[in-house]
Amino acid sequence: MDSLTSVAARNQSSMILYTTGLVALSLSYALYRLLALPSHLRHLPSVPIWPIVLSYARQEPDDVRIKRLLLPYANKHSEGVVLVWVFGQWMVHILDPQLAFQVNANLRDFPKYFPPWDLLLLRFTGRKNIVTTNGDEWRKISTLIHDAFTIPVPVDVFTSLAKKLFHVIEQTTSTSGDDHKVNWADLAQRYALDAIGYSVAGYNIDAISTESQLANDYNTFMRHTADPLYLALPILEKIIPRKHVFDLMNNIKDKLADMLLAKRLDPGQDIMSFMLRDPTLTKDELRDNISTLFIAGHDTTAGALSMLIYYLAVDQISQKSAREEVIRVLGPSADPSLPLLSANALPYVSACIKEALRNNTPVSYAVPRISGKAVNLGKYYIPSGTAVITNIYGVHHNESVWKDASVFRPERFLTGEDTNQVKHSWIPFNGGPRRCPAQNFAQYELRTLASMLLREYEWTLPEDSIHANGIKNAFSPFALTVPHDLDIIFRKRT
Ligand code: HEM
Repeated sequence: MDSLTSVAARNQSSMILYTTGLVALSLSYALYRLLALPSHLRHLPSVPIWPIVLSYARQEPDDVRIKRLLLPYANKHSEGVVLVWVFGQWMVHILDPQLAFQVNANLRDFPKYFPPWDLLLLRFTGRKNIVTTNGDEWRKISTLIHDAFTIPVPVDVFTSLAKKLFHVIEQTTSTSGDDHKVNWADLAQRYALDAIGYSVAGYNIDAISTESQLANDYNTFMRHTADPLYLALPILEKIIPRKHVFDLMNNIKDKLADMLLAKRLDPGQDIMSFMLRDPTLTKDELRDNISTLFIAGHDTTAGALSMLIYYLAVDQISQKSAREEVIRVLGPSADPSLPLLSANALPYVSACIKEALRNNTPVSYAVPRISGKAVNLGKYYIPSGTAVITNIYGVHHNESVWKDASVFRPERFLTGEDTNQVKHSWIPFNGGPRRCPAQNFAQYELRTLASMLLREYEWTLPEDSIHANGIKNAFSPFALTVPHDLDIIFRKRT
């Protein structure tokens, strides 16, 4: 009997050992599959994987990872293309402007490539929107949205929002004398959201002056879209659905649907009214594109506004030159008009904006493309089915194109010192047919607010700022390079 028990015990422990071994083997294989460089990509220069994995694990922002790991590797091996492990997948990153142009211009061989549709952000924007579609479906929407952005830029809206913003600055308790220390990153977010509300939907979100419910819901929802667990395992949205987050998302979508209905009854001079004129656009296309315009235009513009004001706070000489130009062109107090806010009318302010958009470009990477067939990219053979990314931050910091790439120097855009020799090297809005349709609109928005601020205030960075030794961007899983906790001290000009 005893010997029978001991045989059973022995069998049981070998079974446990066997199962454990099998699980360990399967896990190792899964890990190997996740991390191993696929054989068909081994000919491409690949950035060592472990520092990249650690960088993601430590939630390093894109700019730090690109400067610390990608650019030094690419420079050392003189490569304009490097293979990088990104969230479980190897992707070709392009750092050379000409090669980036080749990909961006060629929609047939490089259509857009998308991550799992379970991702919360993609559930919000739906599948019928300009960013995620390809082919004829994209062409129809893109033509319409590009046309919509030909309506005159609403400079009067930007101006009145700027005045609301001044009011908020002045309401902020003075730190000393006439100084007002403001959470500029937050205020820039609010400004950008109100500007989108008016220009896309003719709707007053009122995020600048109030604790708007819609703005709060939207910001809370956006935070949930970046939950690392659900980003790593999007399937969890199905297994453990986050009901409160879905309710939030549906509230926002209902609000957007209400805006659409209101615009149908009473059209205005906004993008939504423009799109509603097209009878071929389906309900889904309308809804998905309106949510997409909010997402695409909000954090990007807010990031650009944050950076512009930051660089001018740090570089007082540029701030002074920009102010002198604004006062000379716009006069001391009259509301600015569209012609006076053009890039030609304000060359120095425009150069500051271009330089801010280059140095801390709000979108660090373009949306990935996928090679539809095997192609040659410069000297590199790219097999069919390879994910390819234009690394916008990398192109903007490529020292073979930009001298002293990390230095903020607006003059480089005025003297043509190092930009007119390499075409397509300034790409904050990316290039080719899928470039940002709002690039003109966004730059007018930046010029309007910057000009109004320059006339009204002088500003500095607080001595104890976390950005005192260089900008600190927040980690973003959605390729955004946007600073956090950016306080600015504004002092009203006399
Ligand atoms: C400074 C502000 C902005 C920056 C830096 C910016 C940057 C970009 C970039 C880099 C792309 C290309 C992405 C890619 O190729 O994968 C893009 C596309 C796009 N942007 Fe912007 N953007 C800004 C403002 C806006 C605004 C205000 C809107 C709308 C209100 C907008 C709407 C779009 C749309 C709809 C696309 C998709 C185009 C397509 O796929 O065909 N953007 N943007």
